[in-house]
Amino acid sequence: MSDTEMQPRAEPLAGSLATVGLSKSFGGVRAVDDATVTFLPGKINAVIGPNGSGKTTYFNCVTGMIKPDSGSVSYRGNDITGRPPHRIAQAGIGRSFQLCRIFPRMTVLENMLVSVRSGTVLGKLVSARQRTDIDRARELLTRVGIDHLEHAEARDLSYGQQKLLELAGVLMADPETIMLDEPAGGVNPALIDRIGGLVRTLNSEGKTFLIVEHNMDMIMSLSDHIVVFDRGSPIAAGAPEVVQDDPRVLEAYLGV
Ligand SMILES: Nc1ncnc2c1ncn2[C@@H]1O[C@H](COP(=O)(O)OP(=O)(O)OP(=O)(O)O)[C@@H](O)[C@H]1O
Repeated sequence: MSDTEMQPRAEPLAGSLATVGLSKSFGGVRAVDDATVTFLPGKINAVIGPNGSGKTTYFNCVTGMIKPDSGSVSYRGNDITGRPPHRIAQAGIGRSFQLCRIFPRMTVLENMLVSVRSGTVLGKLVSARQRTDIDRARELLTRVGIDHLEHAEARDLSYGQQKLLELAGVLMADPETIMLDEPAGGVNPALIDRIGGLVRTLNSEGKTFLIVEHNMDMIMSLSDHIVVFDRGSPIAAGAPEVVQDDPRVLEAYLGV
């Protein structure tokens, strides 16, 4: 991508998720530093960068897990800066976590049902036992390929299967934008392929993706648009073939 494309856009693309000047420090560490980024709606967007470059903190600021110190987040033309996570979810943005967030002693199906309700876990379980939710949960478990495990406790699943469960849980709310934090991390190659295939299919059905990932094979083959972070700031963005030849990106990764 050219330097001009890195300039703040006066008006983010219609329907896109965008941040302007987003910053977040922890003590003296500027984890996210003046991040102005526009993601492409309807596309598979990736956020990459060396360890500690601020990708997860950026995700957390966008999804309301952390309040940014300054800057703004907008989605479909609305300012969603600092909204709590459930409001961000209501706006149509779903997310998964670097370390899976599931309830290990609940069954796979119960995990699916609690993912669609707010309130206490018990309240969620009681209110979620509706036929429509159960049908939808089973349909999504089939879709991600773990329907045969619906009665297993989540803790008995492999890590890759837990990631698939988490993704299926995110899909319960039918978000139009899905943010995945390291979907391939710690997952075996066969399940990485399955996750990649699911992302592709869901994208072809209209879902927008933002994916933080270290697996370069996956990112380069899957993404339409890549944003590269270094020391909290976006340093390059563009199509995979453009980004991978960008000297700033090589420098960030290799420290040359
Ligand atoms: N809660 C926190 N308290 C203090 N420092 C933090 C906190 N969260 C993140 N940091 C620091 O902020 C910087 C960015 O971390 P972050 O986890 O966002 O990077 P990352 O790019 O997601 O890293 P990785 O690829 O290793 O997951 C790091 O220096 C990290 O140590």
